[in-house]
Amino acid sequence: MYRVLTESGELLAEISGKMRHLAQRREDYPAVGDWVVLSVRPGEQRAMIHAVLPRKSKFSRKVAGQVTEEQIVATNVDTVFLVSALNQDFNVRRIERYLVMAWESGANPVIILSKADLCAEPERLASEVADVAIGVPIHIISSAENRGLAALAGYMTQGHTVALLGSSGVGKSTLVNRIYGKEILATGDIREGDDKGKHTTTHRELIMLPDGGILIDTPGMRELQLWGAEDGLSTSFQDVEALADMCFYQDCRHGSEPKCAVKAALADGSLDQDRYQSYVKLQKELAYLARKEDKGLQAAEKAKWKKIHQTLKNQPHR
Ligand SMILES: Nc1nc2c(ncn2[C@@H]2O[C@H](COP(=O)(O)OP(=O)(O)OP(=O)(O)O)[C@@H](O)[C@H]2O)c(=O)[nH]1
Ligand SMILES: [Zn+2]
Repeated sequence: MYRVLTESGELLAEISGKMRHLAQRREDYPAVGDWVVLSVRPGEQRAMIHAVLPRKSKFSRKVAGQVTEEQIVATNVDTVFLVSALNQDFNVRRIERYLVMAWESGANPVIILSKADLCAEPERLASEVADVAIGVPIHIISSAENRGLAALAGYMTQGHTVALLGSSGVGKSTLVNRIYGKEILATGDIREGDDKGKHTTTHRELIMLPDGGILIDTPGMRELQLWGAEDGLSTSFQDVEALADMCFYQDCRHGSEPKCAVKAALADGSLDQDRYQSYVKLQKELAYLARKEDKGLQAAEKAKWKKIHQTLKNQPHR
């Protein structure tokens, strides 16, 4: 069942049989943020979903575990708030990973550094982030001390959708409550004292703000695995790719080739070693995923043709 927001209020909806039959992949099903075509059964508060309208943006990741499959986290997002806490979990490499997926999604990334009250030098960490987040706005906030929140209002205007993404416990739900001005989401401290099942029933991911903006709170992730994000990688690491373009050999692997611009930049310190390693690692991860997905597609294609051959074989000869 899907919870849908309609002009006549909130309804529970299910997928039509035809849509289910035609759906092939996870992305054919509705996700948080989608606009859907539905028919309402009057008086019942129930509806049937017939189609998902084309998405203008889509934030995905690979599903957790061994399966090579896409998981859609949110759709039709204008701005993604990539939330990281300024505590001992702070990690620039993780922010880089989130940025790759944010650029790939089609939404504009904004970096939110939360829990500034727990950090002695938030500006220094913010400048570390600025080095890897070229052209991305960065905001230092503290929900506890009401710091930096006013500056976020500009993103949540009428007709705009903001999605919050980040690891579990960075303060996403707390921030939503501050922005909304009321405790509409359960946060970490409440959940701990609560009985487990309770927060799931009251959990809401899409929130209509009084001023007409939309906020999407996503469940905290343990890890963000990449999913088909070659373009996102290029945008995020435009500094590295611009250097690679200047190598003498077009297919330079930045190993033992002469006149390698990447190696030169690493040597003179203009390209940070860790940032380059991070780029190589994410690139490898994407290549591995692409190979695996390709095998999956090949297997599906083989199975399909086997079925067709079998059907033909079983037909009586003329
Ligand atoms: N010190 C401090 N703690 C905060 C701040 N914002 C949130 N917290 C605390 O951090 C904990 C986690 O906050 P949540 O808002 O539940 O975090 P979340 O990102 O929504 O977590 P998930 O729902 O698991 O993804 C709670 O105990 C909050 O009270 C802040 O600005 N400063
Ligand atoms: Zn090179």
